[in-house]
Amino acid sequence: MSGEIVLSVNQLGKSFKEKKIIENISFDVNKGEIMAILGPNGAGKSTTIRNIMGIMYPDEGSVTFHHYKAGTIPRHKIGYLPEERGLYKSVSIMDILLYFAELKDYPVAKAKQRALAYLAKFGLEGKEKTSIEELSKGMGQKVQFIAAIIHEPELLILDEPFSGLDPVSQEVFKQEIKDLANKGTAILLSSHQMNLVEELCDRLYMIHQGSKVLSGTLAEVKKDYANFKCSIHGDNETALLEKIPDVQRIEQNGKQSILYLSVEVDIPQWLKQWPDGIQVEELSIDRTTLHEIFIEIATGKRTKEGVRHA
Ligand SMILES: Nc1ncnc2c1ncn2[C@@H]1O[C@H](COP(=O)(O)OP(=O)(O)OP(=O)(O)O)[C@@H](O)[C@H]1O
Repeated sequence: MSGEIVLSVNQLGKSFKEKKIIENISFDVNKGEIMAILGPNGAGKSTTIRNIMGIMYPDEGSVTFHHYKAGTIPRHKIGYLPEERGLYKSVSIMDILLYFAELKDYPVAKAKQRALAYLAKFGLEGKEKTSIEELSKGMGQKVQFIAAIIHEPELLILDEPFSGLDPVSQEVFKQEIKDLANKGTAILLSSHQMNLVEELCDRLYMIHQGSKVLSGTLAEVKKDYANFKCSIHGDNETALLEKIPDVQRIEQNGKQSILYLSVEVDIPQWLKQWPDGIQVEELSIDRTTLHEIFIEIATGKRTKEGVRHA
């Protein structure tokens, strides 16, 4: 099912008042795949998406949907959840969903069936006649999500789909996004909540100040960057901890020590190689998260080759 390129973004660049906001942004989104654009507030995620959607015109680069180039892209094959939320306030949920379906030339009877099924799935059963203004923010976001997928798009673009949602609703959205990808939808989503997306995406493209800092499949990124992190609680001299093999960097704060390890460490073997005399009251070994990797890249502590000594 996956492997076929649906969306291709090539060397996109955009400036506002001569300030480069995004530069050299290039990635593909395949059928049945969840691709995440990650980065902190102001990194350029929404600008990238708006250039893809044709809401803004890029100064440089191009966007292709299958073999269609900008200006000829069949928009009804794309679903879009913009960052700016908002639906007509005094209209009923069903009317708004059918309106979106009609905009995309999708058959009304089929749209009605899909709308009812999705409302039930998102805990809004029986609310089809409720007007938008009566809904909570999260409920409104669910309706807007349904509006983005009502016409069964081939490509779904979600700008910060999880913002403003409670953890239960986030899980509902995550599951639905996974289900859509499993059925073959190509999905591009943006988020600054890296830990949330870490469990969801197949590939990621991390941007910082408008440029790529990291990209690849989640497995590739984890292999290249996600070193182990060993936290030890105990009274230990730095000099003794430095004798432990494969430690690239040590952070110490009182009795708490964090050892950053090389990528290819075999943990059971590594534990056997510890020198005598290390005090351990508590110990935990975890992989570093995407969020931690980002912080280390952004602050210059880490390169692809490994962690720089602090
Ligand atoms: N129309 C505009 N005119 C001038 N600057 C803009 C415009 N739109 C965005 N910017 C600037 O471009 C940068 C990137 O903004 P963008 O909204 O793409 O970031 P983002 O990664 O989506 O951030 P967030 O997570 O906060 O939504 C920001 O510094 C923003 O101030």
